Amino acid sequence: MSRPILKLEGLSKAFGAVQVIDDVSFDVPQGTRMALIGPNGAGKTTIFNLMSGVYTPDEGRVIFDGEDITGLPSRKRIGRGLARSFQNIRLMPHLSVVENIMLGQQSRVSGPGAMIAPLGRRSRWRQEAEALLSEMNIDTYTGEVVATLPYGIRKKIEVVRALAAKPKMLMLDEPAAGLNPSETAALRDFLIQISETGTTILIVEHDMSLVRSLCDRAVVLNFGRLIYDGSTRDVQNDPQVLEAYLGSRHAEEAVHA
Ligand SMILES: Nc1ncnc2c1ncn2[C@@H]1O[C@H](COP(=O)(O)OP(=O)(O)OP(=O)(O)O)[C@@H](O)[C@H]1O
Repeated sequence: MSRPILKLEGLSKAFGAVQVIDDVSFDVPQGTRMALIGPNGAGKTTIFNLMSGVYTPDEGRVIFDGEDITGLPSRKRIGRGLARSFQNIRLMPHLSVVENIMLGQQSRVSGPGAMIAPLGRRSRWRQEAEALLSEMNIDTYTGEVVATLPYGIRKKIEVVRALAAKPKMLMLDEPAAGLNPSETAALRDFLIQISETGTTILIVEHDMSLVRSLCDRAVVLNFGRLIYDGSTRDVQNDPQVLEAYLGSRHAEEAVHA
C-alpha cells in the first residue's frame, strides 16, 4: 500500500458535554479513493471540519503529507494541498463558470491584490482555469452564468473549483446529494478521472452503491467512534456496521444496496 498522505491520530472533540468525536485514528493512503460513512449524526462532517481546520481538536493530531497541521488555519491547509468541497453548493451563482473556477485559484495567490489577481480578463489564471475545464470535459459551460445551469453540472463545477487549488487530496462532503442516477454515474466517472491524475479522494457519502463503485476502502463512524476500517466489499456484512445502521433510515441501503 502507498504511504499515507493523511493521518488522523487519536482525534477527539466535544461540544459542551457531548463527545462528538472520540479517539478517532485512521490513515488515507496517497492516490486512493476512500469513503467516510456512518449514520446521521455519527460525526462525519465534524471529522471533515477537524481535517480542514474549521475546528481544532481537543486531543489528537492531523498529519498531512508528513507535516503536523493540527493548528494550521484553513486557508494554509488549502495552500498545503488539502482542499474541500462542501455539502451544499457554495458557488457564486451570478458569476460565470470560469470566474468561479478562478476564485478557487486564490489560495495559490499571496500578497497585495491576492483576492482579485486571478480575475483579470486575460490573465494566465483565466487561461489555466479554461484549460482545467477543458481537461475535465466541461468546457462547453465555460462562459455560462452558474445560476442558469442544471444542478448536476453545478456539482461538477464545485468539484473543479476545489481542483483549481491544485490539491494533493480532495475532501468531498456528499457530492451526490440531490443528483439523479444518471447524474450520479456521471459524477462517479468524473471522480475516477480526477483520481487517475494522482489526486487522493476522501468522500462522505450516504449512497452506498456510489461508495462501493467508487472506493476500495471505507471507514465507518458511529456516535463519534471508528467502528470499521476495511474493504467496501465487506462493509455491509460487518456486524458492528449493521448494528449501527439498524433502525436508521439508511439501514435498507447499507444492507441491500
Ligand atoms: N458546532 C456544533 N455544536 C454542537 N453540536 C454539534 C456541532 N456540530 C456538530 N454537532 C453535533 O455533533 C454530532 C455529529 O454531527 P455531524 O454533523 O458531524 O454528523 P454527520 O455524521 O456529518 O451527520 P449527517 O450525516 O447527518 O450529516 C451531531 O449530534 C451534531 O448535532
